[in-house]
Amino acid sequence: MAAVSIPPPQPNATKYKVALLQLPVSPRKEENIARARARLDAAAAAGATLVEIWNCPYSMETLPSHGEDIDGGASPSVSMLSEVAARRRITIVGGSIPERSSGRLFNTCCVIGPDGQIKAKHRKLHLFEIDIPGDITLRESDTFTAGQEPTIVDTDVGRIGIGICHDIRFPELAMLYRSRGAHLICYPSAFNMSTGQLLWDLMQKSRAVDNQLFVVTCSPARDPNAESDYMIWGHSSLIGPFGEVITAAGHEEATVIGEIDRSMIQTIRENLPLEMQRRDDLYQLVDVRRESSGHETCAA
Ligand SMILES: NC(=O)CCC(=O)C(=O)O
Repeated sequence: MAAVSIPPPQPNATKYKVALLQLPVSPRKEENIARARARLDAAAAAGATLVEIWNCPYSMETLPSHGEDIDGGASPSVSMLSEVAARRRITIVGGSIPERSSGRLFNTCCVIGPDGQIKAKHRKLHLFEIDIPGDITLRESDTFTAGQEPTIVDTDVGRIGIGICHDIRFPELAMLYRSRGAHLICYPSAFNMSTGQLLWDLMQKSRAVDNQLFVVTCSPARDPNAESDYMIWGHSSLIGPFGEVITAAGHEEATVIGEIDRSMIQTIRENLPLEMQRRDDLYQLVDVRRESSGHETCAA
């Protein structure tokens, strides 16, 4: 049976500002946390009610030593995010950080509500494996364990789906979030120079256009002097439901702020009623977890 769309809750405001913090990251965690706190404060002061960040260097060599025990309350990164979210009364998509849990390491994004509480925790579902001889070879599964659940969360600004980086390549996940009523999918990401130039823009727009919703991506800033051979692509962006770029960063440090007008989704879906044109008699999306739980699954 195909997944039936779940109508989302309707928050009071149709429009809100989202800030993307494309931050430099160094191996010194305290420095990253202090910088992120300052930039989060500035974004909130500029009126953003949803802020997405990246706060950790992406390197298989150093990620394990940055691991934090989120469930055990030993996470300086999440403590800082909670403190700022509560003080500023904003929602923060705070990803991603290496999470230590039961002797394993996950690539995890926490969504923090304006009360400072963790509303959802997404563990990257699709681990990045790539081998292009002479260019890039990387096996995330040597370091990380994959998550097991899609993550959809009701926040003050509406229902949001979460993916991390390589998760963006899997259209089924985005379709599933749309069918569960998300108006926005957030992908904290660290794309690289090898795949970023050709595909980064294309994939964000594809996920937005296929599902007629907003897509936000947030990357670290590129460090041209980094010793790691994984060079960050950057270009954090906010894409609208018609594939339009609402705002986008370059590759350097930046805070970019754009407006999400949720009413645009309805307009686009009325203008171009893809949902009604879908050929359920020929193909269908199966939301495995939702069907086996027998009810709506939303992490709010
Ligand atoms: N760290 C990642 O998941 C990178 C994904 C990526 O670059 C891709 O091409 O996919």
